[in-house]
Amino acid sequence: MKVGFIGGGNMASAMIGGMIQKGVVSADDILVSVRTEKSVERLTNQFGVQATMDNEAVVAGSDLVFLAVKPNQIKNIINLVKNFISPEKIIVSILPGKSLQWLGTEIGKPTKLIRTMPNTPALVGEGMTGVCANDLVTEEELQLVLTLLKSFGRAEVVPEYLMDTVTGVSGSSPAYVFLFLEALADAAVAEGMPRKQAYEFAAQSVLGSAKMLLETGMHPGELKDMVCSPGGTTIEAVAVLEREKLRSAVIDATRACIRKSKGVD
Ligand SMILES: NC(=O)C1=CN([C@@H]2O[C@H](COP(=O)(O)OP(=O)(O)OC[C@H]3O[C@@H](n4cnc5c(N)ncnc54)[C@H](OP(=O)(O)O)[C@@H]3O)[C@@H](O)[C@H]2O)C=CC1
Ligand SMILES: O=C(O)[C@@H]1CCC=N1
Repeated sequence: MKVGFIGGGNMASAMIGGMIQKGVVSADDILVSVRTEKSVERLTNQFGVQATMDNEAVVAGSDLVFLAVKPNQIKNIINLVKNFISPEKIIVSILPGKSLQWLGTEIGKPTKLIRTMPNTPALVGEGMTGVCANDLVTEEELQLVLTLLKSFGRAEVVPEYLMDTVTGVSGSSPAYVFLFLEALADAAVAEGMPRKQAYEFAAQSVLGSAKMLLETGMHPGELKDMVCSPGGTTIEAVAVLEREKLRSAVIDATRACIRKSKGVD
C-alpha cells in the first residue's frame, strides 16, 4: 500500500518517523508533497521517502492520503487534487475543526473520509490520536488506519462531536505540558541545578506520573495525596498552586483551545 502525505511539517514528520520506525510502512511506499525545495531535501534525507512539490502526483500515486497542511491551505489543496481522488482511496485529515461533512462537501463526491487529531509525541512513539470516519469507510479500512496510527502511540475511535475536545485535551496539550516542564526546570536552575539535569529530573517526573495514572487506574487526587506527607514539603507547593489557580487556568486554557478548534475556518 502506498501512503501519501500532503504537507510534511512538524506533525506529518512525527507520524512518518513513527510509521517507518515501527515498520508498518516502508519509506519506499511513502510519498510526501510540500511547498518548498528545502522541505523536499529535508524529508528525503531524514526519512528516505519520495518527496516532491507535486500534490497531484502524491494523491494519484497513493492508496491512502493524509491531509497534513494548515487549515488555511486546505481549500486550495482540495481544489487542486480533487480530480485525482477516486472512490477506492482513503483520505485522512489531521486538521483541527474541519468536519467530515465539510471535507466531503469540498471534495464534492462520495469519498472514504477519516478525521483524526494526532499529537507530536508521535515522534517518540507516544502519540495519542482521536479518530472518526464517515459511512463509506469499511470496518476493515478503519482498522487498517488504526494500525498505522498505533505505530506511533495510542489511537482511539471517538464520536465526531468529541473531535474538538480531543484537540484540546491531547492534540494541543503537549504545548501546555512543555510550558509546565520549562517552569519546573527553571525553578531547579534558579536553585543551582544545571539546566540539562533539571530537564531530566522534571521530564522523568512528569513521564512517571503520567504512567502511574495510566497503569494504576487510580484517581489523580489519590495519586496526589500519596505524595503529600502531612506537614511535609509537597503540600506547601500544592497550596501555592491552588492559590494561584493552576487547575482553573488549565481548564480555561483547554476550553479556549476547544472553542478555537470548533471555530476554525
Ligand atoms: N503540530 C501539531 O502539534 C499538530 C498539528 N496538527 C495539524 O496538522 C496540520 C499541520 O500542522 P504542522 O505539521 O504543525 O504544520 P507545519 O507548518 O509544520 O507544516 C505544514 C506543511 O504543509 C506544507 N504546505 C504548505 N502549503 C502547501 C501546499 N500548497 N502544498 C503542499 N504542502 C504545503 C508545508 O511545506 P513546507 O515544509 O515546504 O513549508 C509544511 O510541510 C495542521 O492542520 C495542524 O493544525 C494536528 C495535530 C497536532
Ligand atoms: O495549534 C494547532 O492548530 C494544531 C492543532 C493541534 C496542535 N496543533
